[in-house]
Amino acid sequence: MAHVLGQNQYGKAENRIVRVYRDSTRHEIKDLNVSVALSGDFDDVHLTGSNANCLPTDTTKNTVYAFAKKYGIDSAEDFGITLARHFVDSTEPVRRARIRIEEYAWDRIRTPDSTSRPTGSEEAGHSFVRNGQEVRTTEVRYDGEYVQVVSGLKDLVVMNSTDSEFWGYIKDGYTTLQEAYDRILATQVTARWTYSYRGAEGESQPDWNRCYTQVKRHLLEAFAETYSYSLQQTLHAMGTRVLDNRAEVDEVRLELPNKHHFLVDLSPFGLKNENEVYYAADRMYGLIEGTVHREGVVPVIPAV
Ligand SMILES: O=c1[nH]c(=O)c2[nH]c(=O)[nH]c2[nH]1
Repeated sequence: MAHVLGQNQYGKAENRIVRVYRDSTRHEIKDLNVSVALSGDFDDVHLTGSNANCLPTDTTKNTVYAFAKKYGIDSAEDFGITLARHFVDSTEPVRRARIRIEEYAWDRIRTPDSTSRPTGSEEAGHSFVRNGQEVRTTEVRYDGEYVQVVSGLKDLVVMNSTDSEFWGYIKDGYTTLQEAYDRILATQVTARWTYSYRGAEGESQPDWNRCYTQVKRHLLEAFAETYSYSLQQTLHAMGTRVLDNRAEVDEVRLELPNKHHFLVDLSPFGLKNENEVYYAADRMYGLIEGTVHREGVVPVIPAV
């Protein structure tokens, strides 16, 4: 029986890169993890052993570092687009590029020591503390014609200590869950969203950094302001809030693990637990996933 070479792609994964801007005593830094995947005319590489069409993964790694110096990193999205276009437009057998980037945020350390900070500032010019709140993500795809950008965030942990209920669900012979009229709702948000931007000639790019900050803000505000009867309902409210406020976004995909908090039985100690003492379970967890998109838009973010 004949076998067929199916979808394939290759490139250097997880290029860790820190770019320092030293133009003044107030340094700026970008901290990225960049993964390159190329696909195209690579049948011979797999089938015949000829590497004539193979751009080495080592070269893709070098390109990432060289471009960080040459073009700088204004945003992960912008950097990803520049790289994707380069690989496809300048190397014949490469037909498509996918650039995945994770970005780690750093805050400035505030210090009373005036020697380490620019005049008139309370923040250190060159000292940073890693901001552990969330990881920013982006995935850029380019096929020689169109650019597609899916940006996002992960590991954003949030909690409402009230304004959450869960009751009225199906009860069968296996149901033991007690209905809850005042519970903790906590989750670790993974969000991805698409931009209508396609990279056409003359099309202006969204302000990637501002859009990121605003999407994060709307996700958080919707989580905080929604009186929730299920995490599913909260998911819908979060996605809707983003679409209502960011015209450049077409689709929002959310993965929300329900970080269960169970009331501890304090009655053996003669104490009444009035929704005050919980056991925070880290697993198992309910996993609530869903996409909210504009009417007429075909969603492209895969459920993984
Ligand atoms: O918000 C929730 N959605 C569910 O589908 C569910 N299922 C469950 O056991 N607890 C919860 N909570």
